[in-house]
Amino acid sequence: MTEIPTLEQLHALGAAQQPTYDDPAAVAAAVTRLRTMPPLVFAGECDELKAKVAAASRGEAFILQGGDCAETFVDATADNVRNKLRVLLQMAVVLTYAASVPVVKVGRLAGQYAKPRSSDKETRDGVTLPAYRGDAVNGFEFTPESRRPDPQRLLDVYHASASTLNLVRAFTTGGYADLRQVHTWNSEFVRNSPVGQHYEAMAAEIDRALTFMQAIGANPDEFHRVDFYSSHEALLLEYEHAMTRTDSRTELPYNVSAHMVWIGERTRQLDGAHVEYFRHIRNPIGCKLGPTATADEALDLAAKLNPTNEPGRLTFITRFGAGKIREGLPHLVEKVTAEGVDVAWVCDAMHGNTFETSNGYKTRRFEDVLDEVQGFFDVHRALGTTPAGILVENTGDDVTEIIGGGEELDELGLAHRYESVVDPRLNRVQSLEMAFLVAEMLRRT
Ligand SMILES: O=C[C@H](O)[C@H](O)COP(=O)(O)O
Ligand SMILES: C=C(OP(=O)(O)O)C(=O)O
Repeated sequence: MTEIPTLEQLHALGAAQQPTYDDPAAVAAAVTRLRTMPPLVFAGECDELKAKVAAASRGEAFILQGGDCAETFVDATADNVRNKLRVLLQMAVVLTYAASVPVVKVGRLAGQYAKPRSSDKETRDGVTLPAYRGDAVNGFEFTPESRRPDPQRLLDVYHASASTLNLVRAFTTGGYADLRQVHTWNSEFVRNSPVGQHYEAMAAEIDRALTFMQAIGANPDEFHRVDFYSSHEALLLEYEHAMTRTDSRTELPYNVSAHMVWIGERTRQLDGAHVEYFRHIRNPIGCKLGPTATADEALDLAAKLNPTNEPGRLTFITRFGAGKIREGLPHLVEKVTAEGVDVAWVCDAMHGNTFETSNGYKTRRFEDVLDEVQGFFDVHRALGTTPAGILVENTGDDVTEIIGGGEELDELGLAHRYESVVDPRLNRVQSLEMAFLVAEMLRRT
Protein backbone atom coordinates (compact mmCIF):
# COMPACT_ATOMS: atom_id res chain seq x y z
CA MET A 1 0.00 0.00 0.00
CA THR A 2 2.75 2.50 0.82
CA GLU A 3 5.10 1.49 -2.00
CA ILE A 4 4.26 3.81 -4.90
CA PRO A 5 3.97 1.96 -8.22
CA THR A 6 6.49 3.01 -10.85
CA LEU A 7 5.47 5.27 -13.69
CA GLU A 8 5.75 2.32 -16.04
CA GLN A 9 3.42 0.26 -13.86
CA LEU A 10 0.91 3.10 -13.81
CA HIS A 11 1.01 3.58 -17.57
CA ALA A 12 0.54 -0.15 -18.03
CA LEU A 13 -2.87 0.22 -16.38
CA GLY A 14 -3.96 2.60 -19.09
CA ALA A 15 -3.99 6.28 -18.27
CA ALA A 16 -6.63 8.44 -19.85
CA GLN A 17 -6.05 12.03 -20.97
CA GLN A 18 -2.26 11.89 -21.26
CA PRO A 19 -0.31 13.84 -23.89
CA THR A 20 1.51 12.03 -26.67
CA TYR A 21 5.10 13.23 -26.49
CA ASP A 22 7.38 12.65 -29.49
CA ASP A 23 10.66 12.69 -27.53
CA PRO A 24 10.68 10.08 -24.70
CA ALA A 25 14.24 10.98 -23.71
CA ALA A 26 13.21 14.60 -23.09
CA VAL A 27 10.27 13.39 -20.97
CA ALA A 28 12.58 11.16 -18.92
CA ALA A 29 15.02 14.07 -18.44
CA ALA A 30 12.24 16.37 -17.22
CA VAL A 31 10.99 13.72 -14.79
CA THR A 32 14.50 13.09 -13.48
CA ARG A 33 14.99 16.82 -12.90
CA LEU A 34 11.60 17.18 -11.20
CA ARG A 35 12.45 14.38 -8.79
CA THR A 36 15.30 16.51 -7.45
CA MET A 37 13.20 19.63 -6.87
CA PRO A 38 12.27 20.67 -3.34
CA PRO A 39 8.69 20.03 -2.24
CA LEU A 40 6.18 22.84 -2.70
CA VAL A 41 4.18 21.83 0.36
CA PHE A 42 4.91 19.89 3.51
CA ALA A 43 3.21 16.65 4.44
CA GLY A 44 2.24 18.13 7.81
CA GLU A 45 0.28 20.88 6.03
CA CYS A 46 -1.56 18.23 4.02
CA ASP A 47 -2.49 16.46 7.26
CA GLU A 48 -3.70 19.76 8.69
CA LEU A 49 -5.97 20.22 5.66
CA LYS A 50 -7.19 16.65 6.03
CA ALA A 51 -8.30 17.41 9.57
CA LYS A 52 -10.16 20.49 8.31
CA VAL A 53 -11.88 18.53 5.55
CA ALA A 54 -12.95 16.04 8.21
CA ALA A 55 -14.40 18.93 10.24
CA ALA A 56 -16.28 20.11 7.14
CA SER A 57 -17.68 16.62 6.61
CA ARG A 58 -19.14 16.84 10.13
CA GLY A 59 -20.62 20.28 9.46
CA GLU A 60 -18.10 22.09 11.66
CA ALA A 61 -16.55 24.01 8.76
CA PHE A 62 -17.26 24.74 5.10
CA ILE A 63 -14.85 24.25 2.19
CA LEU A 64 -14.46 26.99 -0.40
CA GLN A 65 -12.43 25.68 -3.31
CA GLY A 66 -11.95 28.18 -6.11
CA GLY A 67 -9.73 29.60 -8.78
CA ASP A 68 -8.96 29.30 -12.45
CA CYS A 69 -10.20 26.58 -14.69
CA ALA A 70 -6.70 26.55 -16.15
CA GLU A 71 -3.82 28.66 -14.92
CA THR A 72 -1.42 29.94 -17.56
CA PHE A 73 2.27 30.75 -17.25
CA VAL A 74 1.83 34.24 -18.64
CA ASP A 75 -0.77 35.01 -15.97
CA ALA A 76 1.36 33.87 -13.03
CA THR A 77 1.99 37.53 -12.15
CA ALA A 78 1.86 39.30 -8.80
CA ASP A 79 -1.28 41.24 -9.75
CA ASN A 80 -3.13 38.17 -10.92
CA VAL A 81 -2.22 36.11 -7.90
CA ARG A 82 -3.25 38.94 -5.58
CA ASN A 83 -6.56 39.42 -7.40
CA LYS A 84 -7.38 35.71 -7.21
CA LEU A 85 -6.50 35.54 -3.57
CA ARG A 86 -8.43 38.71 -2.81
CA VAL A 87 -11.69 37.45 -4.28
CA LEU A 88 -11.37 34.15 -2.42
CA LEU A 89 -10.68 35.98 0.83
CA GLN A 90 -13.74 38.15 0.24
CA MET A 91 -15.92 35.13 -0.49
CA ALA A 92 -14.56 33.35 2.56
CA VAL A 93 -15.20 36.27 4.88
CA VAL A 94 -18.77 36.59 3.58
CA LEU A 95 -19.39 32.89 4.18
CA THR A 96 -17.76 32.99 7.59
CA TYR A 97 -19.55 36.08 8.80
CA ALA A 98 -22.96 35.54 7.25
CA ALA A 99 -23.15 31.83 8.07
CA SER A 100 -21.01 31.80 11.25
CA VAL A 101 -18.92 28.89 10.11
CA PRO A 102 -15.13 28.57 9.67
CA VAL A 103 -14.22 28.43 6.00
CA VAL A 104 -11.48 26.13 4.71
CA LYS A 105 -9.86 28.06 1.88
CA VAL A 106 -8.50 25.95 -0.96
CA GLY A 107 -7.24 27.56 -4.16
CA ARG A 108 -7.37 25.97 -7.58
CA LEU A 109 -3.95 27.46 -8.05
CA ALA A 110 -0.21 26.90 -7.98
CA GLY A 111 -0.49 23.77 -10.13
CA GLN A 112 -3.78 23.85 -12.07
CA TYR A 113 -2.05 23.72 -15.44
CA ALA A 114 -3.25 20.47 -17.07
CA LYS A 115 -6.69 19.96 -18.60
CA PRO A 116 -8.63 16.89 -19.70
CA ARG A 117 -10.34 17.50 -23.04
CA SER A 118 -13.33 15.99 -24.81
CA SER A 119 -11.33 15.66 -28.00
CA ASP A 120 -7.68 15.03 -28.68
CA LYS A 121 -7.77 17.32 -31.72
CA GLU A 122 -9.04 20.74 -32.63
CA THR A 123 -9.94 21.83 -36.15
CA ARG A 124 -10.07 25.44 -37.30
CA ASP A 125 -10.69 26.47 -40.90
CA GLY A 126 -9.84 22.99 -42.13
CA VAL A 127 -6.59 22.76 -40.13
CA THR A 128 -6.42 20.03 -37.45
CA LEU A 129 -3.93 20.21 -34.57
CA PRO A 130 -3.61 18.63 -31.11
CA ALA A 131 -6.11 20.12 -28.65
CA TYR A 132 -4.78 22.55 -26.06
CA ARG A 133 -4.33 20.50 -22.86
CA GLY A 134 -3.18 23.25 -20.54
CA ASP A 135 0.15 25.06 -20.30
CA ALA A 136 1.61 21.98 -18.62
CA VAL A 137 1.38 20.23 -21.98
CA ASN A 138 1.29 22.65 -24.92
CA GLY A 139 0.60 26.23 -25.93
CA PHE A 140 -2.82 27.78 -26.57
CA GLU A 141 -1.75 29.43 -29.82
CA PHE A 142 -3.13 27.52 -32.79
CA THR A 143 0.10 26.64 -34.60
CA PRO A 144 1.80 23.24 -35.00
CA GLU A 145 4.82 24.39 -32.97
CA SER A 146 2.76 25.68 -30.08
CA ARG A 147 0.40 22.72 -29.95
CA ARG A 148 3.21 20.16 -29.87
CA PRO A 149 3.35 18.62 -26.36
CA ASP A 150 6.63 19.79 -24.82
CA PRO A 151 7.99 17.98 -21.72
CA GLN A 152 10.04 21.04 -20.76
CA ARG A 153 6.71 22.55 -19.73
CA LEU A 154 6.56 20.12 -16.78
CA LEU A 155 9.49 22.01 -15.28
CA ASP A 156 7.81 25.31 -16.11
CA VAL A 157 4.77 24.12 -14.12
CA TYR A 158 6.98 23.51 -11.13
CA HIS A 159 8.56 26.98 -11.30
CA ALA A 160 5.29 28.83 -11.93
CA SER A 161 3.63 26.91 -9.08
CA ALA A 162 6.54 27.61 -6.75
CA SER A 163 6.45 31.36 -7.37
CA THR A 164 2.65 31.49 -7.10
CA LEU A 165 2.63 29.58 -3.84
CA ASN A 166 5.46 31.65 -2.47
CA LEU A 167 3.48 34.83 -3.08
CA VAL A 168 0.30 33.31 -1.67
CA ARG A 169 2.18 32.35 1.48
CA ALA A 170 3.54 35.89 1.75
CA PHE A 171 0.09 37.43 1.30
CA THR A 172 -1.66 35.07 3.70
CA THR A 173 0.88 35.32 6.50
CA GLY A 174 2.43 38.74 5.94
CA GLY A 175 -0.52 41.03 6.62
CA TYR A 176 -2.51 41.25 3.37
CA ALA A 177 -5.04 38.68 4.58
CA ASP A 178 -5.31 40.29 8.02
CA LEU A 179 -9.00 40.48 8.88
CA ARG A 180 -8.49 44.15 9.70
CA GLN A 181 -7.85 44.64 5.95
CA VAL A 182 -11.34 43.47 5.12
CA HIS A 183 -12.22 46.85 3.50
CA THR A 184 -9.15 47.01 1.31
CA TRP A 185 -10.03 43.71 -0.40
CA ASN A 186 -13.09 45.48 -1.82
CA SER A 187 -11.57 46.93 -4.96
CA GLU A 188 -12.95 50.05 -6.63
CA PHE A 189 -14.83 48.13 -9.31
CA VAL A 190 -16.66 45.91 -6.86
CA ARG A 191 -17.26 48.67 -4.30
CA ASN A 192 -19.47 50.56 -6.73
CA SER A 193 -21.72 47.58 -7.48
CA PRO A 194 -24.74 46.70 -5.29
CA VAL A 195 -22.99 43.59 -4.03
CA GLY A 196 -19.88 45.65 -3.28
CA GLN A 197 -21.97 47.95 -1.13
CA HIS A 198 -23.50 44.97 0.62
CA TYR A 199 -19.97 43.79 1.29
CA GLU A 200 -18.93 47.23 2.62
CA ALA A 201 -21.78 47.16 5.10
CA MET A 202 -20.75 43.72 6.28
CA ALA A 203 -17.09 44.80 6.50
CA ALA A 204 -18.12 47.71 8.73
CA GLU A 205 -19.88 45.24 11.06
CA ILE A 206 -16.76 43.09 11.11
CA ASP A 207 -14.68 46.16 12.01
CA ARG A 208 -16.96 46.86 14.94
CA ALA A 209 -16.80 43.23 16.06
CA LEU A 210 -12.99 43.25 15.88
CA THR A 211 -12.78 46.49 17.85
CA PHE A 212 -15.06 44.98 20.47
CA MET A 213 -12.98 41.81 20.68
CA GLN A 214 -9.78 43.80 21.06
CA ALA A 215 -11.43 45.89 23.76
CA ILE A 216 -12.25 42.79 25.75
CA GLY A 217 -8.70 41.55 25.48
CA ALA A 218 -8.54 39.34 22.36
CA ASN A 219 -5.09 39.17 20.82
CA PRO A 220 -5.14 41.16 17.52
CA ASP A 221 -2.45 38.85 16.13
CA GLU A 222 -5.17 36.20 15.95
CA PHE A 223 -6.59 38.10 12.97
CA HIS A 224 -3.26 38.55 11.23
CA ARG A 225 -2.94 35.43 9.10
CA VAL A 226 -5.13 32.87 7.39
CA ASP A 227 -4.57 29.29 6.38
CA PHE A 228 -4.78 28.84 2.66
CA TYR A 229 -4.24 25.59 0.76
CA SER A 230 -3.39 24.76 -2.85
CA SER A 231 -5.06 22.15 -5.04
CA HIS A 232 -5.18 20.98 -8.63
CA GLU A 233 -6.34 18.05 -10.75
CA ALA A 234 -3.46 15.57 -10.64
CA LEU A 235 -3.77 14.63 -14.28
CA LEU A 236 -0.29 14.26 -15.74
CA LEU A 237 1.26 11.14 -14.33
CA GLU A 238 4.81 12.22 -15.14
CA TYR A 239 4.51 15.42 -13.10
CA GLU A 240 2.54 14.01 -10.19
CA HIS A 241 4.68 10.90 -9.86
CA ALA A 242 7.89 12.94 -9.94
CA MET A 243 6.48 15.23 -7.25
CA THR A 244 5.75 12.37 -4.88
CA ARG A 245 8.05 12.07 -1.87
CA THR A 246 8.33 10.01 1.28
CA ASP A 247 7.47 11.99 4.39
CA SER A 248 10.43 11.77 6.77
CA ARG A 249 8.11 11.79 9.83
CA THR A 250 5.96 8.86 8.82
CA GLU A 251 7.76 7.20 5.90
CA LEU A 252 4.49 7.57 3.93
CA PRO A 253 4.22 8.96 0.38
CA TYR A 254 2.71 12.40 -0.26
CA ASN A 255 2.20 14.38 -3.41
CA VAL A 256 4.19 17.48 -2.48
CA SER A 257 3.08 19.62 -5.44
CA ALA A 258 -0.18 20.64 -3.69
CA HIS A 259 -1.95 20.20 -0.39
CA MET A 260 -4.94 18.56 -2.02
CA VAL A 261 -5.18 16.87 -5.41
CA TRP A 262 -8.22 15.50 -7.16
CA ILE A 263 -9.15 12.91 -9.78
CA GLY A 264 -11.21 14.27 -12.66
CA GLU A 265 -14.47 12.94 -14.02
CA ARG A 266 -12.68 11.58 -17.08
CA THR A 267 -9.91 9.74 -15.20
CA ARG A 268 -11.72 8.06 -12.31
CA GLN A 269 -11.76 4.54 -13.83
CA LEU A 270 -11.59 2.12 -10.89
CA ASP A 271 -8.77 0.05 -12.41
CA GLY A 272 -7.08 2.97 -14.16
CA ALA A 273 -3.73 4.57 -13.48
CA HIS A 274 -5.04 7.63 -11.66
CA VAL A 275 -7.00 5.75 -9.02
CA GLU A 276 -4.03 3.43 -8.56
CA TYR A 277 -1.69 6.38 -8.03
CA PHE A 278 -4.07 8.23 -5.73
CA ARG A 279 -4.69 5.29 -3.46
CA HIS A 280 -1.03 5.35 -2.44
CA ILE A 281 -0.57 9.01 -1.56
CA ARG A 282 -1.57 10.31 1.86
CA ASN A 283 -2.83 13.80 0.92
CA PRO A 284 -6.48 14.69 1.30
CA ILE A 285 -7.88 13.80 -2.14
CA GLY A 286 -10.95 14.59 -4.19
CA CYS A 287 -12.76 12.55 -6.79
CA LYS A 288 -15.26 14.07 -9.21
CA LEU A 289 -18.58 12.31 -9.67
CA GLY A 290 -20.71 13.32 -12.65
CA PRO A 291 -24.24 12.37 -13.66
CA THR A 292 -23.22 8.93 -14.94
CA ALA A 293 -21.64 7.85 -11.63
CA THR A 294 -23.54 5.07 -9.88
CA ALA A 295 -23.72 4.56 -6.13
CA ASP A 296 -21.85 1.26 -6.53
CA GLU A 297 -19.05 3.03 -8.40
CA ALA A 298 -18.83 5.60 -5.62
CA LEU A 299 -18.63 2.82 -3.03
CA ASP A 300 -15.95 0.98 -5.00
CA LEU A 301 -13.94 4.18 -5.36
CA ALA A 302 -14.23 4.91 -1.65
CA ALA A 303 -13.17 1.37 -0.76
CA LYS A 304 -10.13 1.63 -2.97
CA LEU A 305 -9.13 5.23 -2.23
CA ASN A 306 -9.87 5.22 1.48
CA PRO A 307 -9.93 1.61 2.70
CA THR A 308 -9.50 2.59 6.34
CA ASN A 309 -12.36 5.12 6.11
CA GLU A 310 -10.09 7.86 7.42
CA PRO A 311 -12.04 11.10 8.04
CA GLY A 312 -11.03 13.97 5.73
CA ARG A 313 -9.13 11.73 3.37
CA LEU A 314 -11.75 11.56 0.60
CA THR A 315 -13.95 14.28 -0.84
CA PHE A 316 -16.55 13.43 -3.44
CA ILE A 317 -16.95 16.47 -5.66
CA THR A 318 -20.27 16.09 -7.43
CA ARG A 319 -20.92 17.88 -10.73
CA PHE A 320 -24.30 16.85 -12.01
CA GLY A 321 -25.60 20.07 -13.55
CA ALA A 322 -28.53 22.08 -12.26
CA GLY A 323 -31.05 19.99 -14.19
CA LYS A 324 -29.85 16.66 -12.83
CA ILE A 325 -28.67 17.14 -9.29
CA ARG A 326 -32.02 16.78 -7.55
CA GLU A 327 -32.66 13.53 -9.33
CA GLY A 328 -29.14 12.05 -9.37
CA LEU A 329 -27.53 13.04 -6.08
CA PRO A 330 -29.96 11.61 -3.47
CA HIS A 331 -29.39 7.95 -4.33
CA LEU A 332 -25.62 8.40 -4.33
CA VAL A 333 -25.52 10.16 -0.98
CA GLU A 334 -28.06 7.81 0.56
CA LYS A 335 -26.20 4.65 -0.37
CA VAL A 336 -22.74 5.95 0.50
CA THR A 337 -24.06 7.16 3.86
CA ALA A 338 -25.90 3.90 4.55
CA GLU A 339 -22.63 1.99 4.05
CA GLY A 340 -20.97 4.14 6.71
CA VAL A 341 -18.48 5.64 4.27
CA ASP A 342 -16.73 8.72 5.65
CA VAL A 343 -16.64 11.30 2.89
CA ALA A 344 -16.91 15.07 2.50
CA TRP A 345 -19.49 16.10 -0.11
CA VAL A 346 -18.52 19.14 -2.15
CA CYS A 347 -20.61 20.68 -4.93
CA ASP A 348 -18.82 21.60 -8.14
CA ALA A 349 -21.48 23.89 -9.51
CA MET A 350 -19.64 24.57 -12.74
CA HIS A 351 -18.82 21.53 -14.83
CA GLY A 352 -22.32 20.19 -15.34
CA ASN A 353 -23.58 23.57 -16.52
CA THR A 354 -21.39 24.42 -19.49
CA PHE A 355 -22.83 25.10 -22.95
CA GLU A 356 -21.83 26.89 -26.11
CA THR A 357 -23.61 30.06 -27.22
CA SER A 358 -24.73 30.75 -30.76
CA ASN A 359 -21.82 33.20 -31.06
CA GLY A 360 -19.33 30.45 -30.20
CA TYR A 361 -18.46 31.10 -26.55
CA LYS A 362 -18.30 28.36 -23.95
CA THR A 363 -20.31 29.71 -21.06
CA ARG A 364 -22.48 28.92 -18.05
CA ARG A 365 -25.54 30.63 -16.63
CA PHE A 366 -25.02 32.20 -13.22
CA GLU A 367 -28.56 31.12 -12.34
CA ASP A 368 -27.75 27.46 -13.19
CA VAL A 369 -24.64 27.57 -11.05
CA LEU A 370 -26.69 28.85 -8.12
CA ASP A 371 -29.49 26.43 -8.77
CA GLU A 372 -27.08 23.52 -8.63
CA VAL A 373 -25.76 24.71 -5.25
CA GLN A 374 -29.33 25.15 -4.03
CA GLY A 375 -30.13 21.61 -5.22
CA PHE A 376 -27.06 20.33 -3.41
CA PHE A 377 -28.20 21.95 -0.14
CA ASP A 378 -31.78 20.74 -0.65
CA VAL A 379 -30.70 17.13 -1.18
CA HIS A 380 -28.46 17.12 1.88
CA ARG A 381 -31.09 18.80 4.02
CA ALA A 382 -33.69 16.22 2.97
CA LEU A 383 -31.34 13.33 3.77
CA GLY A 384 -29.96 14.80 6.98
CA THR A 385 -26.41 14.69 5.56
CA THR A 386 -23.79 17.43 5.44
CA PRO A 387 -23.03 19.77 2.54
CA ALA A 388 -19.32 20.22 3.17
CA GLY A 389 -18.39 22.81 0.57
CA ILE A 390 -18.46 24.24 -2.92
CA LEU A 391 -16.05 24.32 -5.82
CA VAL A 392 -16.11 27.25 -8.23
CA GLU A 393 -14.11 28.36 -11.21
CA ASN A 394 -13.55 32.05 -10.73
CA THR A 395 -11.08 34.83 -11.21
CA GLY A 396 -10.16 38.06 -9.48
CA ASP A 397 -10.64 40.01 -12.71
CA ASP A 398 -13.62 41.63 -14.35
CA VAL A 399 -13.92 39.08 -17.14
CA THR A 400 -17.13 38.41 -19.05
CA GLU A 401 -17.35 34.64 -19.33
CA ILE A 402 -20.51 33.62 -17.45
CA ILE A 403 -23.89 35.04 -18.37
CA GLY A 404 -26.38 36.40 -15.85
CA GLY A 405 -25.79 37.58 -12.32
CA GLY A 406 -26.54 41.05 -10.94
CA GLU A 407 -24.81 42.72 -13.88
CA GLU A 408 -27.10 40.73 -16.20
CA LEU A 409 -24.33 39.86 -18.61
CA ASP A 410 -25.82 38.52 -21.85
CA GLU A 411 -24.45 36.43 -24.71
CA LEU A 412 -23.32 39.48 -26.68
CA GLY A 413 -21.54 40.84 -23.60
CA LEU A 414 -19.30 37.74 -23.46
CA ALA A 415 -17.16 39.16 -26.26
CA HIS A 416 -16.18 42.15 -24.12
CA ARG A 417 -13.56 40.38 -22.00
CA TYR A 418 -13.53 36.62 -22.52
CA GLU A 419 -10.08 35.43 -21.45
CA SER A 420 -10.39 31.86 -20.24
CA VAL A 421 -8.37 29.38 -22.26
CA VAL A 422 -10.73 26.48 -21.48
CA ASP A 423 -13.85 26.93 -19.34
CA PRO A 424 -15.70 30.10 -18.28
CA ARG A 425 -15.17 31.60 -14.82
CA LEU A 426 -17.20 33.75 -12.46
CA ASN A 427 -15.82 37.27 -12.38
CA ARG A 428 -15.21 39.27 -9.18
CA VAL A 429 -18.71 40.63 -8.82
CA GLN A 430 -20.36 37.30 -9.66
CA SER A 431 -18.08 35.53 -7.16
CA LEU A 432 -19.09 37.89 -4.40
CA GLU A 433 -22.77 37.66 -5.30
CA MET A 434 -22.48 33.92 -5.16
CA ALA A 435 -20.83 34.04 -1.73
CA PHE A 436 -23.72 36.05 -0.27
CA LEU A 437 -26.32 33.73 -1.78
CA VAL A 438 -24.52 30.58 -0.67
CA ALA A 439 -24.04 32.05 2.82
CA GLU A 440 -27.80 32.41 2.98
CA MET A 441 -28.27 28.74 1.99
CA LEU A 442 -25.65 27.70 4.52
CA ARG A 443 -27.28 29.70 7.27
CA ARG A 444 -30.52 27.82 6.72
CA THR A 445 -28.96 24.36 7.02
O1 LIG B 1 -12.44 21.92 -17.30
C1 LIG B 1 -12.96 20.88 -17.70
C2 LIG B 1 -12.61 20.25 -18.96
O2 LIG B 1 -11.26 20.35 -19.19
C3 LIG B 1 -13.32 20.93 -20.03
O3 LIG B 1 -14.65 21.14 -19.67
C4 LIG B 1 -13.23 20.12 -21.27
O4 LIG B 1 -13.63 20.96 -22.22
P1 LIG B 1 -13.80 20.55 -23.75
O5 LIG B 1 -15.08 19.81 -23.85
O6 LIG B 1 -13.84 21.89 -24.43
O7 LIG B 1 -12.63 19.74 -24.14
C1 LIG C 1 -11.94 19.20 -15.54
C2 LIG C 1 -12.57 19.53 -14.42
O1 LIG C 1 -13.70 18.97 -13.98
P1 LIG C 1 -14.34 17.56 -14.36
O2 LIG C 1 -13.26 16.54 -14.20
O3 LIG C 1 -15.41 17.43 -13.34
O4 LIG C 1 -14.85 17.67 -15.75
C3 LIG C 1 -12.05 20.59 -13.53
O5 LIG C 1 -12.54 20.73 -12.40
O6 LIG C 1 -11.17 21.32 -13.97
